Amino acid sequence: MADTILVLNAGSSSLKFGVFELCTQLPVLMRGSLASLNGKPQMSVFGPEGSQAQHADLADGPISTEEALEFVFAEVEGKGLLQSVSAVGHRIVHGGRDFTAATILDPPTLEALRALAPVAPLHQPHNLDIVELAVRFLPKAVQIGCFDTAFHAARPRLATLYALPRALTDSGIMSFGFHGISYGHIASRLRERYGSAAGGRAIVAHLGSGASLCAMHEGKSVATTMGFSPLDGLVMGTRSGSIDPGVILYLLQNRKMRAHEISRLLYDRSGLLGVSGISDDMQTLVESDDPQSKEAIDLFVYRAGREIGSLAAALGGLDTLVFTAGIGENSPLIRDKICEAAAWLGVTLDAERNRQGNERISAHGSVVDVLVIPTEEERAVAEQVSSAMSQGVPVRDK
Ligand SMILES: Nc1ncnc2c1ncn2[C@@H]1O[C@H](COP(=O)(O)OP(=O)(O)O)[C@@H](O)[C@H]1O
Ligand SMILES: CC(=O)OP(=O)(O)O
Ligand SMILES: [Mg+2]
Repeated sequence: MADTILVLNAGSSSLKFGVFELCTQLPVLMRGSLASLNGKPQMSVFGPEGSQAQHADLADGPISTEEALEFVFAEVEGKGLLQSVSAVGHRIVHGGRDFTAATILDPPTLEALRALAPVAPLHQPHNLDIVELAVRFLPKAVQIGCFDTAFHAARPRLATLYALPRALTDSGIMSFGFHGISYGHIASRLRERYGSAAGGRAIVAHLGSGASLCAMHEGKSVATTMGFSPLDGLVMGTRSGSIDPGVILYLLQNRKMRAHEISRLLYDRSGLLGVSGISDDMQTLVESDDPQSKEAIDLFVYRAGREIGSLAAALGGLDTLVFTAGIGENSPLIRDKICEAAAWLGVTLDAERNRQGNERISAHGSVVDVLVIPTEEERAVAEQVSSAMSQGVPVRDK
């Protein structure tokens, strides 16, 4: 059997996976996702492109990273593919300043990446636990990390700076940006469609459990809403997004909250969940007629609209707006509301195309092209792994 790449993509609420044949086109042999890992986990598994999905409820309550991964390995084994895996590609959320290309995850690299765990507590610890478990399951396969931060590493310096004393900046307190594997994939899709200009001045809205926007000029990141951590920017499922740092100081000093309590507040209890008081899940809120759910959706849209304005200013105008990830790909309502907030930039939707979720959803004559492009983070990781393997992956030698 031909060699394959197994890709593991742990988000804040999901574990997605794919098995790709290691050859030029990287055909997908199977893929799947475990969703709602912190609630009632369910699994969906697909065979090769175009085949029917199989769905299963996995448990009545949250499951651990190890249990989630055991379900994945059982599925891969069930399709007779486990023996063929020669490389495991991991989506690693934070690569810091040192890791800006696909890298072999040897013990010193893992140790360096562990040091970044406090900056991305919903992701980095799970990402790295998964690497260690994958080494145990597949000791002969090479483990390769691909980093969400890498796509943003070449942004103009001003887009990475906070107005803090220089010594802090020099020590790494700066904006990194995230969701870069997804943005890199969208940039290549835009390049295939529009050639080297890649959609000109584009804003990509990655709206999932974590949500961010990226301003791209000719396919390269110039600004993004997430910063030092994946807490910044838009309203998210359970994360607050941007907040006045004065609030944090006040909670620490006057409400006597401890650092770990504030961390839980901002990462786990805020965002759509905090405002609605009902759920972190956009689909649940869209289906609810509770006024607090409506306010949570309105705030999500309001902040996305404001940030689109800010990124359009960084780009000096806007040619293309792209929606992607769970909410961006599946919710005509949220796309419609965000486009309404961006109407002043020349965004006009075609209601019927938006309802059907066509790739181009802007009206004929809209100044800005509005597109829906599925993110395919697993394929993007497989592409990075395959190209790194053919070039001899860099192993960190520090
Ligand atoms: N049809 C839909 N309408 C509204 N929201 C949806 C729909 N389908 C999925 N979503 C939302 O997408 C989000 C999950 O996005 P996803 O990109 O899969 O998350 P993750 O960041 O965990 O990878 C959830 O808030 C979910 O409710
Ligand atoms: C970086 C991040 O927030 O990722 P996700 O949306 O998968 O949680
Ligand atoms: Mg995700």
